Amino acid sequence: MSQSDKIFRAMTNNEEKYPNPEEFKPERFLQEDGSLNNDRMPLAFGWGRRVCVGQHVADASLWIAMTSFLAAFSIHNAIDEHGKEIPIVPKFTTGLVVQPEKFPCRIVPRFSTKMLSRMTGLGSFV
Ligand code: HEM
Repeated sequence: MSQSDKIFRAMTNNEEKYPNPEEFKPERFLQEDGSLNNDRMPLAFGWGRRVCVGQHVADASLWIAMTSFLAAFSIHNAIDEHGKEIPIVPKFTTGLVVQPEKFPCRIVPRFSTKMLSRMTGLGSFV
């Protein structure tokens, strides 16, 4: 493990700040009323003199992309050939940036095709 890996690991696994740090708990970053707390976990963008100058563009773009996607579509378990839901077994990659491994799922539009076209400005959804 490199020195920077060790530093990141120590910062993101601080038991006092993040109890059970290995557990996937996005609600760590929420207040009781459901709004975001002030912990922005800005590690991904570096810090100090060389901090990422695009962090606000990146942050806002991801927020817009994710919230727009969730407003227009819902995500469900995939269905097998017998019509039964395929359970999701959460698996994650290892390394400095941990991410979920690919899993089958079903993405369902929340609105009619016509409405989605109007909402997104895109021509047609097949
Ligand atoms: C999720 C997306 C992004 C991540 C995770 C990210 C992360 C980083 C990191 C870790 C650094 C290095 C900080 C250091 O050396 O200590 C960096 C530098 C930089 N980033 Fe980003 N970045 C992202 C998006 C962007 C975008 C969208 C732009 C431009 C619009 C951008 C422009 C830059 C520039 C110009 C630097 C060099 C800053 C300097 O050395 O003075 N980044 N970024």
